[in-house]
Amino acid sequence: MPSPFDPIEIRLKRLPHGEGLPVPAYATAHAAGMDVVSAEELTLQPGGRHAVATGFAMAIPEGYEVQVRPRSGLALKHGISLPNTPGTIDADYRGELRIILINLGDQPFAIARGDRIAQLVVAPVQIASFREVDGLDETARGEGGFGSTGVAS
Ligand SMILES: O=c1ccn([C@H]2C[C@H](O)[C@@H](COP(=O)(O)OP(=O)(O)OP(=O)(O)O)O2)c(=O)[nH]1
Repeated sequence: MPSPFDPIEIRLKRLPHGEGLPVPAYATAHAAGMDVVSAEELTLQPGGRHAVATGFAMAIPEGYEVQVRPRSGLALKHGISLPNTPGTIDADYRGELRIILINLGDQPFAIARGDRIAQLVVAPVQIASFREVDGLDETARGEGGFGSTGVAS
């Protein structure tokens, strides 16, 4: 089992409109997410969404995925989120990474080229397959769900 302290290498290909932008990187020693910046300038109107260019493509090693997540500061202060969070970047995807942003706030939100708009979390992927069966083993929960244990403690 590889240790999380042995970083894996992800090859990154800079696209012409991404020239000069920083490579995603951890902001602090034990950060889980690497901040990623916008390669374009735009204004998101309230309720608006846009697949924001990052100016690079990458080759994630087999057995891993990259998850795209919102930044809490932008979410809290401006209502900027990702409608598909966590976005899934597949190991075999070679197109440009795009960050789908949505403005859930009530004010237009301006993004400059180079602004940090989201964070990337690298995670191992467990492959599985489904097998159809006639019955399932019994559990204490059974078919209970969706609040079956109550909503208050
Ligand atoms: O926020 C995102 C989500 C996805 N992608 C890219 C990488 C991913 O590998 C690919 C496909 O994503 P997903 O499987 O979520 O999209 P889909 O709507 O199921 O499309 P597809 O049929 O192309 O798989 O799009 C992004 O750049 N940003």
